[in-house]
Amino acid sequence: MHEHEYCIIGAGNIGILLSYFLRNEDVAIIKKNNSEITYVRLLNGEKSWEQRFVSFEIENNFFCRKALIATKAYNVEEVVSKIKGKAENVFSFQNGLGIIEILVNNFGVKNSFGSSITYGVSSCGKYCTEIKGLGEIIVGQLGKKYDENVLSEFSYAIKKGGGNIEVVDDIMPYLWLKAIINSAINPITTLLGSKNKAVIENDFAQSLALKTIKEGEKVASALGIKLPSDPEKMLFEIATKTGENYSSMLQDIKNKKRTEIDYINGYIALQGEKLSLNVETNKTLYLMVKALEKELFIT
Ligand SMILES: NC(=O)C1=CN([C@@H]2O[C@H](COP(=O)(O)OP(=O)(O)OC[C@H]3O[C@@H](n4cnc5c(N)ncnc54)[C@H](O)[C@@H]3O)[C@@H](O)[C@H]2O)C=CC1
Ligand SMILES: CC(C)(CO)C(=O)C(=O)O
Repeated sequence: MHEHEYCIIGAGNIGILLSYFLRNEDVAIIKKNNSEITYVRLLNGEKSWEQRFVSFEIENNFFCRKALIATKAYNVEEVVSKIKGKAENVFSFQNGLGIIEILVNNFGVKNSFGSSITYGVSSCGKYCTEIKGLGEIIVGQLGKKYDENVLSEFSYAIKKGGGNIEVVDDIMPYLWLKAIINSAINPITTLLGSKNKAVIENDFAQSLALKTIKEGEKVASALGIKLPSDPEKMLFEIATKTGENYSSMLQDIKNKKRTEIDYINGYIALQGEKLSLNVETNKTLYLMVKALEKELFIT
C-alpha cells in the first residue's frame, strides 16, 4: 500500500503548481488513468523546473494524511467517492461554490479544508503548467479553524516551497468573494470571446459585470456571509491585473471542455432563487453559457 503525507489528486495546472510548492515533501500524484507521468514541469518566467514524483491511479490501495483535490469542480464528487477511507484530511482548490460542503458531508467538518487561489496558471503541454500571474492561496475551514496543526503544517510546507499562503478563520466568505468575481469576469468574457480587461474597458460589459456582482453580494448578505473585501473594487483590481489573460471559462470553451458555470453563476442563482431574490442576471449568464456548451456538444 502507498502511504504519503500529501496526495495531489489531478496533475493539471493547480496540481502541478501545488506539487512545485510541495516538491521537498512526501508527495504522490494521483492521476485519472494509467498514462505514465514521467515528470511534471512548471515554467515561471525565465525559470523552468521539473521533477519526478511517485504517481498512481485513484483506484489503487493508498492512504494519505492530506489529500489535495486539484480537479475541476465537477469531478470532486467522483473523486471523493473514490478516496473515502483512504484520506484523513481533505483540501479543495476549486473555483466556485458548494465544494467544501461535499467534503464536509463525507469527511466531517474537522477534516475538511477549503481554499481560494489567486495564482493564474495555464497549460504548456502534457504535465506542464506555466505561471501567468502570481497570487496567493487562502486556506481555512468552515466556521473556524478546527485543526490548527494540519493548517499550519500545510501553510509551512507551501511557504517553504516559495508559495504565498494565508490561513484564515472561516474560509466561506473568501470562497464567496472569489466566486462573485468569477461570476462577473468568467461568463461575460466567455460570451464575448474577450480578454479579462473587457469587463472594465467595454462600458456595456462593465455595467453587466457590476449588475452581476450586486446580485451576488445580495445573495451572500442574505445568507449571512460578510465578504472580506468590496467585490466591486476587487473586480477592477483583478480585471486590471489579469487584463491580458483569458478567463479559465473561456479557455475551457476554446478547448471544448465543460465549464464550471454550475458552481459559479448557477450556484449563486440557485441560492438566490431559494431566498426569493432577484438573480436574473446570474441566471441569464448561466443559461447562456450552458446553451453555448450545448451548441458545442460539450457534456
Ligand atoms: N488554472 C488556474 O489558474 C486556476 C484554477 N483554479 C481552479 O482549480 C481547479 C483545477 O483547475 P486546473 O488545474 O486549471 O484544471 P485542469 O483541467 O488543468 O486539471 C484538472 C486535472 O484533474 C484531473 N482529474 C479529473 N478527474 C480525476 C480523477 N478522478 N482522478 C485523478 N485526476 C483527475 C484531470 O485529468 C486534470 O489533469 C478548477 O476548479 C479551477 O477553477 C483556481 C484558481 C486558478
Ligand atoms: C480571476 C480569474 C478571472 C482570472 O482569469 C479566474 O479566476 C479565472 O479565470 O477563473
